[in-house]
Amino acid sequence: MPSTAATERSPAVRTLLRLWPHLRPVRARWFSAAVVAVLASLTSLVIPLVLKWLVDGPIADGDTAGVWLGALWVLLLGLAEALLFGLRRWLVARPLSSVEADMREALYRRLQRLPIAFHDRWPSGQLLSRATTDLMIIRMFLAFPLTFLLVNGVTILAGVIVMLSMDRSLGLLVLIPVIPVIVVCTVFEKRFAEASRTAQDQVGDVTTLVEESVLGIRVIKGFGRHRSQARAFRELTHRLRGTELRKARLLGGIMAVIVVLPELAIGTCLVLGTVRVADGTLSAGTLVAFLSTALALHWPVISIGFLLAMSQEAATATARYFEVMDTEPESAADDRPATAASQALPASPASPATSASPVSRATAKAPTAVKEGGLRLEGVRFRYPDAPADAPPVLDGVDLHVRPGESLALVGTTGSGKTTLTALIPRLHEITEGRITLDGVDITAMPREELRARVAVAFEDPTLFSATVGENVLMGAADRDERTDPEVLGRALGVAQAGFVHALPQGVDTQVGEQGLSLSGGQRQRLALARAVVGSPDFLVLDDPLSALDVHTEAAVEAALREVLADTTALIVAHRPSTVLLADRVALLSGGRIAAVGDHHELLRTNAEYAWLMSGAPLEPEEARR
Ligand SMILES: Nc1ncnc2c1ncn2[C@@H]1O[C@H](COP(=O)(O)OP(=O)(O)OP(=O)(O)O)[C@@H](O)[C@H]1O
Repeated sequence: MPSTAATERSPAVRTLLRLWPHLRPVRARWFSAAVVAVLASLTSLVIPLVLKWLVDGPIADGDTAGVWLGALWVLLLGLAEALLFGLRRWLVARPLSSVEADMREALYRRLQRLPIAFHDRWPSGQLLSRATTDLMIIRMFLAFPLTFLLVNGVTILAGVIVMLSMDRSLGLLVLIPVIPVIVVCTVFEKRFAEASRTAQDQVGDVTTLVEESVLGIRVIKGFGRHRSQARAFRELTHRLRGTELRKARLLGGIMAVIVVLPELAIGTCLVLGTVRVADGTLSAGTLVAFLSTALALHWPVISIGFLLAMSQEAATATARYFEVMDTEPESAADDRPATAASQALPASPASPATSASPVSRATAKAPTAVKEGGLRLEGVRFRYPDAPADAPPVLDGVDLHVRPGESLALVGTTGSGKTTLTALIPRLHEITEGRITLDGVDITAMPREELRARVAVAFEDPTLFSATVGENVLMGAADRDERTDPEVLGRALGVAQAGFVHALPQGVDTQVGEQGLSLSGGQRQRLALARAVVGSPDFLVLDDPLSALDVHTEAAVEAALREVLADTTALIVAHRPSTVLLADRVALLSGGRIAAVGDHHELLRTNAEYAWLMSGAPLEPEEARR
């Protein structure tokens, strides 16, 4: 995750203004609700005026009917205030929950479109906390502080005018705490912003740890690490608790100032007012009304503390939300224009005839301007964006041609960059230099959607989703009709030798993945393979797809795959000779380049590193390369 300390802090108001486009669709309702809330709040200010009339009029005159009338007015005004506040809540509840839902949906859509490099950098818990806690904080801000900072502001202003009009000197006295309160609020805003950012980032860290512990529960239990995990969790939660306590202390400090200073001013007014009533320079009704107005302003004033705190938290949540939303998605600006050469090349259909050539005398260097189709990598260099500056690129000038309909195995030592190379073809990462073409067309010149419909991938780690077996496999189908076709599903399961699914409790309708039945590593791999082949893709990229299978199942899968691969151009990462034999040719990746390409048996004879890799002979790769 990018350092939060480095994140520039912009003023809370400017940050919160970024919510406006999301609030715009519900602005009519929100403004109506705000007006209703202002009316409700002003209604409460009328009650002291009725009290003044009551005390100076019917009570002073002993008019019982008048007292009853006054009491009735107070009751009706109280009722009106309650009803108006109820109406406000009704007006905003539904629209604001839709604002939250829309923002969450937009965040999810953005996460789907962000490049893998982004997801490599950001811990999932930080993203999860933005999609949950932060959005909830934003909704609460739109519902309460945003409305009530306005409502309370208007109410305080109206109340002060009423009090000044009742008695100027008492009114000015009650205003004295305003200046120290403003100073304290300014200091508070700055300090609380820092604490709030720290707390929300720490919530993200806690979420990440919980998520990792749940996903890695087998490793934790297997290595007996539950105590150290619990310790790590306790440390994180203690740190979060410390930050929350700091927030509470800051809030406590501002509340003390906001509560005590106005109370002192009101107390002083009470003493001075009583003396003046005794002197006869102030009517009892005016004093009662003045003090009732001051008390009616009590809540609007003291609520400013936590409304500011909530607003600050919302500003932090908004900044965190837009850190993700402001990241450039992969499909927009980064589609590089195709080079003139690649645009000039005609897209030639995959030709099974050419692919059938069993042994290829390929060289490590492919010519750069060949018009045949298939998959071609030319001078491909790649360095991970977050790799240390002095680290050599993972791929450093890869030239490789997989002919149309051919299957080519890619071998290399662990960490040589095989998985990295496979990820470049569907553009999960962007190459640093060089180019990759499919049937002569630069992959950066075609829309990603089209590219990914043409290239199917089965990764080393066969992730399954919380869905049925059928849904997991059919998500690989490019065609909408195919996604519901049981025949297509049956064929793919057949190729991947995944007949075991029929023995599951509900067959292909059995729920698997996180929320469903747990499958073995080999079963998962076969479903991932079925997902890759289900759409009969033009290009198939398989990252060691059979590593978890026993030799008999592997042989059966290979036999079925041979039929599929006859029409498909395939790049297959392989570690075992049995997987290599599935391919027409094999390429050796070494030192960031393709060191040799050829037939398995031929390379066994002619390339010492390849022989070492395949046989496990006691020869070090460095030595072999020499
Ligand atoms: N997201 C990443 N950020 C930075 N470096 C990475 C990242 N992923 C992989 N690497 C580095 O790139 C190099 C190549 O990794 P890669 O996974 O492509 O190797 P591999 O040949 O597939 O290995 P294996 O056979 O073990 O699967 C390794 O040194 C690895 O540490």
